[in-house]
Amino acid sequence: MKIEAKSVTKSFGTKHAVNNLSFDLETNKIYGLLGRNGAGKTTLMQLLAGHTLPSNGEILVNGEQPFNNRNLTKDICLVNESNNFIKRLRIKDILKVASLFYPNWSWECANDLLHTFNLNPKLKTNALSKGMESSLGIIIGLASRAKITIFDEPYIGLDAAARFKFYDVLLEEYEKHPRTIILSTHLIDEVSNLFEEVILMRSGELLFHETAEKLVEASMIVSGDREAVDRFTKGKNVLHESMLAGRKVATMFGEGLSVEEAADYGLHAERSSIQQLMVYMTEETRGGIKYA
Ligand SMILES: Nc1ncnc2c1ncn2[C@@H]1O[C@H](COP(=O)(O)OP(=O)(O)OP(=O)(O)O)[C@@H](O)[C@H]1O
Repeated sequence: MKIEAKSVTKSFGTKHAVNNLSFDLETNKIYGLLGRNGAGKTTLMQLLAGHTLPSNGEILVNGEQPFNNRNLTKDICLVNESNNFIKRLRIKDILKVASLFYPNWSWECANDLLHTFNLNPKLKTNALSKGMESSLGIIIGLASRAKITIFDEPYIGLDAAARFKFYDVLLEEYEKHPRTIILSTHLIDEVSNLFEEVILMRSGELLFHETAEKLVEASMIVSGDREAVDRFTKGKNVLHESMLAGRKVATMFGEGLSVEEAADYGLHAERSSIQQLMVYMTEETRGGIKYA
């Protein structure tokens, strides 16, 4: 199911939570949706899932608007950070309701994951810890086998072991049953190897949409003698500079940054992580710089 965002704006009063966003998402890829707190990620995911209408512009899924469109929403599953499950229902009842909503629902997947996350289906939702609620949300998202599955920071309260279980089962499910997965997370280093493409937002705007590979290849961290670093970085797009143990460290982003060329200046050079890039690119002091 192809997703198109065409000049989409979502405003709350005078606040543009999402501001004039345009992009296309292809079918069956894993997208990382990144940005700092308040960047507009949740608002965008709610728009994509058809939970709200844009104030301007349009979201199209397979050429149709998802809002109030059951024909599409049966194939779009959004798992929120705060799941707000109906209280006093048992886990098995919540899963039953979800299974009725999503036509591709897999009970085999749901039951396997109950076991993986050690959840007793007889437990009532008001007895669940935050981590157990997150596990239940993850089970619904994966067992829905919805063609578009969106996870909005789905790991709140999950310990590291459970989060890594989630990443493993997500990848396993994706390989067995390819679908479009959009994952919003602040724990970028933990999951960035899953992303095929990255969408980075800042203050409601799209900073860039790029393959994870290209993004990393366009980055470079050089370190060494201060003067050599300054000579090498002159005229290049420097995102961040610091001094560490008497050596200068500079992070850059742009076309044609060559490790070999940096070595000719006597510098140590390596690619940056997506998390580091996200942090530097979304710094408020970077004004209106666009990387797209
Ligand atoms: N219902 C609402 N009413 C008013 N303002 C809202 C509403 N929903 C979101 N906003 C504002 O829109 C902006 C974007 O919020 P959003 O929740 O989409 O960001 P986010 O990137 O998901 O943030 P976080 O990473 O902290 O979850 C924020 O400034 C937020 O205060």
